Amino acid sequence: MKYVIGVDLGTSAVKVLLVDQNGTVTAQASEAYPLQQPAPGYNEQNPDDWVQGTLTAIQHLLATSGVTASEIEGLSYSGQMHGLVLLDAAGQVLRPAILWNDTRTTKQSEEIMAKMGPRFIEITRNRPLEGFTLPKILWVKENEPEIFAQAATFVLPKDYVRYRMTGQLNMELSDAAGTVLLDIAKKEWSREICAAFGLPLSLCPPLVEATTNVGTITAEFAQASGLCSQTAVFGGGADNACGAIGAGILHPDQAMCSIGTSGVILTYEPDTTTDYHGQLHFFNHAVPNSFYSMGVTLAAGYSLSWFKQTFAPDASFNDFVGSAATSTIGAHGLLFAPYIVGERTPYADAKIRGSFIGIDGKQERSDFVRAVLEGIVFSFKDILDIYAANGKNFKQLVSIGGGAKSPLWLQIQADIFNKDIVRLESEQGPGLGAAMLAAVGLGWFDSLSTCADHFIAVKKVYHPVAEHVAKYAQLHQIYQQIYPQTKGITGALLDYEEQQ
Ligand SMILES: Nc1ncnc2c1ncn2[C@@H]1O[C@H](COP(=O)(O)OP(=O)(O)O)[C@@H](O)[C@H]1O
Ligand SMILES: O=C(CO)[C@@H](O)[C@H](O)COP(=O)(O)O
Repeated sequence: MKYVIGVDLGTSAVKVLLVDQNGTVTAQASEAYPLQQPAPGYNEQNPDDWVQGTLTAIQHLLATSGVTASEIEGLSYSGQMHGLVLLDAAGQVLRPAILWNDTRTTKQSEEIMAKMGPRFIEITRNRPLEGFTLPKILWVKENEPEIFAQAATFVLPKDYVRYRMTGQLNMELSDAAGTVLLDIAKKEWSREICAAFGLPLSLCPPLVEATTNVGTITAEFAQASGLCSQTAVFGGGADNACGAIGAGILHPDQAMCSIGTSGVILTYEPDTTTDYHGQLHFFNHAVPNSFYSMGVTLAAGYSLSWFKQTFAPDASFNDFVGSAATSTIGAHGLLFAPYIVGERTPYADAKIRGSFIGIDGKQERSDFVRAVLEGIVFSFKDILDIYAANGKNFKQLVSIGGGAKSPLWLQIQADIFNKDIVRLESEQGPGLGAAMLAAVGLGWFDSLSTCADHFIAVKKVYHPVAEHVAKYAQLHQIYQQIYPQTKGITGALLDYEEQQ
């Protein structure tokens, strides 16, 4: 049998999947790594932790699967997006990576908009939000000039891991779109944006497509991991592009709901004609010559993980999430807004913070868990409403990511969205998508669509329950009042905290 490996470099952990030619996930392993939050709004990781985590997970995968390394023909990646990894001329990392959920860059984001305005959106098809890479580069240039002076190039998280595994330094296109330095229609670095912000074009690495064979595993990494140095390595994709591929989102009428650390509602865009005017993100897909749009809830799975870590660190995840079933729709009068690290969609606001509204002496911890699960999905509903306003009413959504492990959460999605929710055999859409890129890159299939027909299997469909739908519609209207009514209060608290 022949195999491929999909490496999904997430924010909470790296997950590696061993997939055979029939699309069966034969083995999987994962390795967690820490997130550093040195100041409010700051989120950093050590790029070497990603490499060591990937190495350990692959060692474990090989040890437990019984598959010999020479049977593994190809490997590719899915990567958390936007994270800035600055490298010097010798390829050494200059500072911790500044991640997608780091919001220190409000000033730089505003400066980009003030300088380029609508022209910036025309080129990149996105507003310059804090999470994207360009504002992070400008932050380092302004605040750490001695580090910036040493920077020869920059890459994104999975591109850095690929560099360490192959010795080849590139940036893959679907991820490059998330830097907002790319002219997404022309698929090339924007000279105009680089010039506007005094960045040399040489800072931007060579671009490769998702299914491009960039090389093979170095002798050093092969020896350390147990992989074979002949295994072909392919470009890979942004985690949401890979998640879409792994969920089979390959046509405009299909949509995905992903609950990882972040949360995403996404659809396939065949071309650049639909203009969301920067309200949604719009990036190159890892499917050649196509695009996708999406809205992002910054703290989706992260809100739940934070809540569990803070109030029930010893409970098992399944028991903790399952306890919400003992609560009610609306959690006995409790609502949660998941803005705990700021928000992106529909409110591009780095300063908003989360809330529990309606705390009552009768409520129990299970009500709070329920409110967290529901609040995250209400935030997704806000994104679906933007799609609906643009004429896109999907019949169903495919749900992926760690959150898709919970049947209760999947039913809540069906009831709040009033749509069918599809659960796949594997919730690891991004890892499967990465494996599919390697399978297509190797020529096992002539297209990602053909590969999807072989690799993706539905486990169960969750249908909305009319009585629940009506209650959630009423609650969503109340939820929508939280942002405008708490913005001033949470902003003042953040200012207070920053003065301490
Ligand atoms: N058993 C579970 N039920 C529901 N949600 C879960 C469960 N286990 C983990 N999660 C959620 O999944 C999230 C991690 O999902 P994952 O797709 O692995 O994220 P990432 O790719 O960002 O590392 C966690 O933040 C957590 O909230
Ligand atoms: O910033 C974005 C998308 O724009 C995030 O979706 C990151 O790509 C992180 O993904 P996860 O770790 O949540 O999968």
